[in-house]
Amino acid sequence: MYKFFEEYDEKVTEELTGNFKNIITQLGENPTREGITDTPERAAKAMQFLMQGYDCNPEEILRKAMFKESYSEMVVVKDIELYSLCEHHMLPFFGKAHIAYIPNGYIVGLSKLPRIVDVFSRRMQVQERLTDDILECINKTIKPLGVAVVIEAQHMCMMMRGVQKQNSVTTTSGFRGQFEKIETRNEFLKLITSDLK
Ligand SMILES: Nc1nc2c(ncn2[C@@H]2O[C@H](COP(=O)(O)OP(=O)(O)OP(=O)(O)O)[C@@H](O)[C@H]2O)c(=O)[nH]1
Ligand SMILES: [Zn+2]
Repeated sequence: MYKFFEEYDEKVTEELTGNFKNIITQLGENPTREGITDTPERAAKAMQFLMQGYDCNPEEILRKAMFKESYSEMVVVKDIELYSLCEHHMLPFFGKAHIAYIPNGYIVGLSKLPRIVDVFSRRMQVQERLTDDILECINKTIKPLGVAVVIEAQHMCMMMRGVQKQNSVTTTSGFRGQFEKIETRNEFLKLITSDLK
């Protein structure tokens, strides 16, 4: 599912390397300067890594690890770290995702939830769509009684440049099924804000 170092597409890497050489030159650096001669290729591979989410099928990831179970209480996986690229500036935004679902006959392998967070994060994104992508993927695939996703993130495009605000955190959320009821939603929000580690 994931690309590894040796699996980078040679042609894409070569073309991206050329593009990064041009970018470096246009920005006033000398791409042949000792110390950065390999940088265009490193950048080419880094960007392919950060954008590998287009080649993956997140629904398949969940489907492969669905297990029939009668457990029907809330399952919460919180503090899932994420790194994505904002589609406006291609600068990182990063933070945490919190996911909950209430099974409806099937549970899903726990690790698969962070895996789908990675798949959707490793694309050009806005935080709102990232939140919805994760929510809809879980809803469609395991058809739970309810699903909730909260993402808290900081955007480098608001920190390093532009408005230059270092401490603002953006929170987005989505709720389906039983999480549309205020008590269920509150139970989830209480669980993700608890200090239990
Ligand atoms: N809603 C939303 N906006 C985002 C996200 N990531 C970046 N942005 C915003 O996208 C907007 C793009 O606005 P523009 O005015 O076209 O771009 P800009 O001139 O670079 O804007 P500034 O960042 O304000 O300097 C900015 O307000 C960013 O803060 C995101 O995930 N969600
Ligand atoms: Zn941005």
